[in-house]
Amino acid sequence: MDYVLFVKGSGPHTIEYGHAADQPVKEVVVSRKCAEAVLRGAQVFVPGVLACSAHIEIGDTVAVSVAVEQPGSENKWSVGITRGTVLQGSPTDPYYHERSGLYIGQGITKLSRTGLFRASEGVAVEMTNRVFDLPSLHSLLEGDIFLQNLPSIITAHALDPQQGERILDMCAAPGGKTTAIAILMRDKGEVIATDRSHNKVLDIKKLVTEMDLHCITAFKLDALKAICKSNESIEFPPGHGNEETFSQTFDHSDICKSPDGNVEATTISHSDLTSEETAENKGDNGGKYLSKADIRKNIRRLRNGGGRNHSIGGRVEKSKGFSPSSFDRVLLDAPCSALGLRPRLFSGEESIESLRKHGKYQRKMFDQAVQLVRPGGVIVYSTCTINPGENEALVRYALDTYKFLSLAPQNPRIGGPGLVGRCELFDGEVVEEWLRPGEEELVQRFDPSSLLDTMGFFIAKFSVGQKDL
Ligand SMILES: C[S@@+](CC[C@H](N)C(=O)[O-])C[C@H]1O[C@@H](n2cnc3c(N)ncnc32)[C@H](O)[C@@H]1O
Repeated sequence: MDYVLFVKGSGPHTIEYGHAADQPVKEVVVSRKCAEAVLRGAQVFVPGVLACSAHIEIGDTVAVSVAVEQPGSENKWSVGITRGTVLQGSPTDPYYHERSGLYIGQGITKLSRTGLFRASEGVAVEMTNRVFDLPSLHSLLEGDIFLQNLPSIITAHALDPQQGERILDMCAAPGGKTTAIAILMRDKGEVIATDRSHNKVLDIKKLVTEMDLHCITAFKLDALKAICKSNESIEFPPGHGNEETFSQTFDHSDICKSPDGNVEATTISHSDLTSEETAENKGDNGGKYLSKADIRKNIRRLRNGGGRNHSIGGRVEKSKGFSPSSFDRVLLDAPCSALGLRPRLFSGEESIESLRKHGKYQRKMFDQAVQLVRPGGVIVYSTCTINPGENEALVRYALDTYKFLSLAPQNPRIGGPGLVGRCELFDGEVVEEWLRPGEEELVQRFDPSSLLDTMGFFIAKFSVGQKDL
């Protein structure tokens, strides 16, 4: 099996914006969430409609646009329209609202303007044309194909995993890059996929099963505590990975085990119980013995409700971390401000302070990656943000802190150069340093406004020298 690769607008987060050619005059503006669904093949449903032109009748051909956040008062961003706003009256009309959404397609209205804002559900606009028709593949061919953004595929290739190697994917869920890595290794070797979230580890496991890959093991692990502190070893169950073929590469003795056994359903312990929860667990159960697992299950139900947690179910192995220098290659696809995801680009949810916090968090994770990779190994660092504080500034930190690291060329290289220079405030204070001349061509910065037309993304690849330098 191989990937079906959608270069444009692929993945659950991205949509392609269209241009204003041949748009009908009457317009319906929808929320971002609604627009994403529409571009995946859905109709416009009533709750997704934010605004529309005056005098819309049933059967009108309308342009459908997505509301775009604009800078508003007090440095806040907002879509600037409230549900029910009238668009495109005459410019002298006090309610005249300049078209400010991005065109995503057109369709036929199924309700009049009054109906659109009075009804609570139903189809508002039946789409006849979308600027980008992404085939609706959800629930179709499940397990046979997996959509990936182009930069994500490039990241897996940049890591250049080799058959028989031992790879760590530190922030792996839902497993897109993990599985791409395993496929590049022809499922031979060992890929360890970790994520902090129990449910997300289940997502990885589900994907791995669907893709019938055998060299991947998924663990719940906080990437900030990824170094093993004890010498306890774990026995792997038979059939795990490809030990038979590649046992000469590494044994598994460097994986630490939870003190109470190797299977953890959640991180919640008895001491986490509120008095209410404790009462429920001690309560009338018809004399039935409640095992620790039952208690945990109850707590989960109380905390999360009968949602996703329950529909998926399953056991997640919790790792205590790994020995230093125990991986050939480490991928750190770091949690980030996600300012490269369209249409989130300018969602206004981030502040200067929160962007700085992301940078600090990523540096701490990178410190762990440096310890885990062996001398002569490779680290790939990637984010889906365009914020240089989380990209070029991380590279600067890495190269200045760890003299044994050097930037390595990436193949393929289709992204643009990184940013050289520094971020300086008006008073001359240097906030962060970016790349130095000569380094920019060694990283890949995907600019969502460039002709390549991908999501915003950043990839840096480091070669690891002798650590005692
Ligand atoms: C950018 S996403 C990873 C996407 C994934 N690599 C893929 O290609 O499918 C970042 C992930 O980091 C995880 N994460 C955040 N903080 C973490 C931590 N301290 N330790 C481990 N994982 C963490 C999140 O749960 C999230 O799944």
